[in-house]
Amino acid sequence: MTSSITQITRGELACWQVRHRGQTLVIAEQGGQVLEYRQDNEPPIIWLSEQAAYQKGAGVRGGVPVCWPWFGGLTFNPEAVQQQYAFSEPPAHGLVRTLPWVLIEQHQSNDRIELALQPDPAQQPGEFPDVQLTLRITLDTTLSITLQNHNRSDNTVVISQALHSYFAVSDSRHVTLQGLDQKPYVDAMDNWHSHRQSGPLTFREETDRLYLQLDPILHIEDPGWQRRITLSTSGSRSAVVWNPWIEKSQRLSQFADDAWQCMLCIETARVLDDVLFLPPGETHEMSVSFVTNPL
Ligand SMILES: O=P(O)(O)OC[C@H]1O[C@@H](O)[C@H](O)[C@@H](O)[C@@H]1O
Repeated sequence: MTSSITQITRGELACWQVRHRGQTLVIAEQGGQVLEYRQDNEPPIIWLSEQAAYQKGAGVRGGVPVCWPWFGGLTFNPEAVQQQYAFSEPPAHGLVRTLPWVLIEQHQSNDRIELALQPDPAQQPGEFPDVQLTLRITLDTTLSITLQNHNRSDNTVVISQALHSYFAVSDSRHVTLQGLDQKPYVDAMDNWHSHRQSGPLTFREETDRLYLQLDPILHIEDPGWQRRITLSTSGSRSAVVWNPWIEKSQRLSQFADDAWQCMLCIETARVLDDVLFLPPGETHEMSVSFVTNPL
């Protein structure tokens, strides 16, 4: 049997563990959060904190949290996103990462495993937009994740979102991120000022940037592990790139002081002027897949 889907628990969290053709994927019911993704005989592709806490009601540090219907702090979003909500203290990264999600579809064949999950309709808070959100996860020769929005309301809904992917790297000080050259970005570390990237991105300090006008392909080149991870996206022209570096690491929950060396986030997104304006009745899909090759 090359494929299996089993139910496991991590701490307080129910999860699905999927095995398929030498790949292992773990998805938590909470948040529909991919926690782990690895291919046999390779270092993990997705990073999961060694201090991860698997608690109901708290996000897990690592994996691929789903940020929706807004990314980051609500007040840093375009006015069109903000004005839809009346929270006094809106949660960071939206409303779904600590909700229970339910499995609505499951297909298994020799070639692939496909799962589809939705936030449990019985648990959605009052401020939840009238949008059907579906996370589609496909494991064939690699992992693809699709976030699908279907607007069931009579109004255009404006959404910012991200598949907040934490990648495992040998050493963040030595990896380069290719595909950003000449792309504009907004730098959260520089008071949200706009800049333009020159050449590949290397990590030398705390990095928290929102890149815009992106092409569909980005590469993480990792000389320590002699590995290139290629991210192929569709339905997104923006990405958030984040590494907390030394000081912020000490303040982060579920994060070892030196964990900034082993990870970086590249978050396939719809942020800033790339936010999604979804008219009534329409459906939109944002996807990312991860392929590794030797360097
Ligand atoms: O600690 P959280 O809420 O999971 O957020 C982690 C990080 O998520 C990133 O997407 C943001 O750009 C960072 O500013 C933030 O610190």
